[in-house]
Amino acid sequence: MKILQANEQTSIKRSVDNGTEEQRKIVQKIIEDVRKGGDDAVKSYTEKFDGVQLQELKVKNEEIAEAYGQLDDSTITILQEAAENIRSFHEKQLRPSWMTTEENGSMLGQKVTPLDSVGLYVPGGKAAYPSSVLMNVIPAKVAGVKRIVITSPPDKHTCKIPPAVLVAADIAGAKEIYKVGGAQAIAALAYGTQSIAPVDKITGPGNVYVALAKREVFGDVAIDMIAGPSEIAILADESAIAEEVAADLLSQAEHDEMASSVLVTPSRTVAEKVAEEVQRQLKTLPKHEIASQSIENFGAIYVTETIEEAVETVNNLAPEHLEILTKNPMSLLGQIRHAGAIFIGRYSPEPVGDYFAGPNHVLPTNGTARFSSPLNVDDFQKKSSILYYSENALKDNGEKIAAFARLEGLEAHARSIETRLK
Ligand SMILES: NC(=O)c1ccc[n+]([C@@H]2O[C@H](COP(=O)([O-])OP(=O)(O)OC[C@H]3O[C@@H](n4cnc5c(N)ncnc54)[C@H](O)[C@@H]3O)[C@@H](O)[C@H]2O)c1
Ligand SMILES: N[C@H](CO)Cc1c[nH]c[nH+]1
Ligand SMILES: [Zn+2]
Repeated sequence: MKILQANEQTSIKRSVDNGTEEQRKIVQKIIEDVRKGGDDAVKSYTEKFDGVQLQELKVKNEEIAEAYGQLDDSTITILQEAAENIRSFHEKQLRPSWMTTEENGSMLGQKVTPLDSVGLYVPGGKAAYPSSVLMNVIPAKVAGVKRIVITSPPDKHTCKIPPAVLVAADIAGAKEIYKVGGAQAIAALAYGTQSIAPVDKITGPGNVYVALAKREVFGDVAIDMIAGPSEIAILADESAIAEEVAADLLSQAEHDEMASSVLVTPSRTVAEKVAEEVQRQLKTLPKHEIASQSIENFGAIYVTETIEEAVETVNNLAPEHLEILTKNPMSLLGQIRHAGAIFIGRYSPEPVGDYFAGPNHVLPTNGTARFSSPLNVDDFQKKSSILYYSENALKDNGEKIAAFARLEGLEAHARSIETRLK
């Protein structure tokens, strides 16, 4: 792993989210074909990219029942316990509608309404992600969304969605599932096909084709965010244990060749020990080709002069995940301004959040934690403002409103008020 001196330009930005010109063209063509050809186009792209010939896109109830039979009881229990933790965390995010009554009798408020329908993309190319099913479906359920649709690519050997994904969907409460992945899934969710009715919003992470397709359909439907390859930054001082730091860096590196794993530390000794440990542990990982590529291209150890400079470097990075492995990690929390999720102390390694603790693992990447939040219940609801003016309220304020309208040269606006003041 490269050991570098941190500076003000230190960042994780990769060009992945925009893709290449060629990838953009491929995605535009897929979307156009799905809009024109519906199910036939979706099936033909599934054959081309996933190597699976589908008769029907929708997963049958019997396939879900069969999936339960393919998992052992302890796995099902783990999925149920994780689901409970995620539900309980997201229920705390719920915000009620509200209304205030003013002295002049007017009433103002905000009505919270769940979206009618959402489509959740569950990645399935390199690995199946039952955890992402829970992380997408549960906040939508908690928000009150009635129609929750899942799309995920079929496995090329079984021609099915992996059993753990189907069971996680069932535990989380999603029944409408389609064996479709990539840009063709996003197009089907946005514009509909004979089998898949369109949805109002698409959420969920995916590879560059999924990300580009979400960008393309944005505007016709809402999207959550463009979640890119995983990232971890670790802020460590001399108290950190190199073996643990290296293990945590590699935990995200194994996701993707473009995943980014970064250590920021004022201790050169820790930097050198971690660099050695990463090389040692790398060789023992089953997905070591993916991990080595991501460590080589997007991994780095930044050495700073002080812990304060290390904190500032982390804020510049605005990482998806931040682990604080210092003597007194809680004391640094207040100084962290930009990070998708913050993991405090050596007993909270990042996978605690990926799978189990409750907070969402769909997080802003590529520096967007500067202005974006983790996927949450608000992503599945919308708000309407409520305005009720009594006769007295309009009489008291009507002249001011009409004057304001004329300030903008909008005479019809002013008259709409004044016609009620006579
Ligand atoms: N941020 C998060 O919360 C989070 C969570 C889980 C996964 N991820 C990320 O999601 C990504 C998952 O990617 P993946 O590839 O494993 O699964 P994926 O499901 O996103 O992509 C697979 C699909 O890509 C399409 N595809 C593949 N090659 C193509 C090509 N040449 N042209 C057009 N389409 C093509 C196929 O249709 C295939 O079904 C990883 O980058 C991972 O890090 C992020
Ligand atoms: N760390 C990923 C988000 O960057 C989420 C995930 C799913 N499974 C394991 N990890
Ligand atoms: Zn992960």
